Amino acid sequence: MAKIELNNVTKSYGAVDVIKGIDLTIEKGEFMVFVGPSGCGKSTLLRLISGLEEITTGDMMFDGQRVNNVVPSERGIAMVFQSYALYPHMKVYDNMAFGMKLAKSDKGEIDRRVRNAAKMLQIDHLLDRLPRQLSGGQRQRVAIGRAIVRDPRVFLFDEPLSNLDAALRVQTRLEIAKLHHDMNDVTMIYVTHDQVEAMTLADRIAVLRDGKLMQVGTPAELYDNPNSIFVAGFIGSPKMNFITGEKAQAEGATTLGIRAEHIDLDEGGPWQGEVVHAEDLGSDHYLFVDIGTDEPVIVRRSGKLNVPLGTRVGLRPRPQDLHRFGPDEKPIRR
Ligand SMILES: Nc1ncnc2c1ncn2[C@@H]1O[C@H](COP(=O)(O)OP(=O)(O)OP(=O)(O)O)[C@@H](O)[C@H]1O
Repeated sequence: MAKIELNNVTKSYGAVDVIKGIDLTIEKGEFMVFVGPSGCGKSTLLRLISGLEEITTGDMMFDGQRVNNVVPSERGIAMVFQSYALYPHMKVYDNMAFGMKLAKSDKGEIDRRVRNAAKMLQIDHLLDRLPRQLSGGQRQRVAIGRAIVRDPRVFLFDEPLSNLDAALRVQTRLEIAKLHHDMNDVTMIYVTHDQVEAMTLADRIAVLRDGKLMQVGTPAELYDNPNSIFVAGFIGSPKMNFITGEKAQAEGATTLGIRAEHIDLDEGGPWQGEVVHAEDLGSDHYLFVDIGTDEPVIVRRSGKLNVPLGTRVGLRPRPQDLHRFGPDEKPIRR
């Protein structure tokens, strides 16, 4: 476990500034998730924490010690990547033991840790197989197991589930959550562009945009109280509806935001429009209603909704769930 502090950290590649001054504290035992659009610097930030990349200016502290110039192998971190990077000619056991063997650890201790990790991840029956004899999900579990064996202070995950199919992603996500719980709450930092992973795994989420930190908070804080139009639109699926123009203008606001589940169908509602598209997700139903704004408003209902395309409907946004944003894209607090 380690507390990690970034003090005004920047990273430039030549003239290109990729990380533009980040202040962030990740508490001991915390599960922190970095999210943001492609190219915003999530992976770079993770690599700076790992030591695989050197920071350009600022300070990186692990448990109060400055680690700017400490090499990755001495930071007590373990990384798990999207590509599993297993040694193809080594059996699962040896893949998992490799780091400790290199460090010339005691054989009995290696064996104990490998078997322990394998048991934790339910891959103990696969220890004699080669990577090519495993499924994608099993390979990723071996990669995670290899990280556990090293007994790191900090786990770093870079989109570890993106090569897995939907069902395996869900299962492996649960395993990672369980792992965080079982490992006496070791500090974990996790990069993803997947909403659901971020919302379900994180103690706190850090939203990045163009090398800057936009907001840090619990999933519920970001969902309920986004501090900008950007965060409001980035967290949550389907995306928050944004309405500009005449309909939005009240109390100094220029944009109204309302989530799809916070709009009721109501004949007498203030927004009138036509259903132009519908999506049936089984458990949920989305109606896309053209109310004369730039994009159709999405309304979400659980269960089935039989509203044919072309139907005229009235919509009533729930007043307590409306987000009002000013011209600076920041919320107007009431
Ligand atoms: N070695 C490098 N030299 C120059 N630019 C780089 C280098 N590595 C990354 N970048 C740039 O830094 C920016 C951030 O890259 P990074 O991989 O951290 O983004 P990301 O948020 O992880 O994106 P994605 O979700 O697409 O993986 C990008 O614009 C990228 O082109």
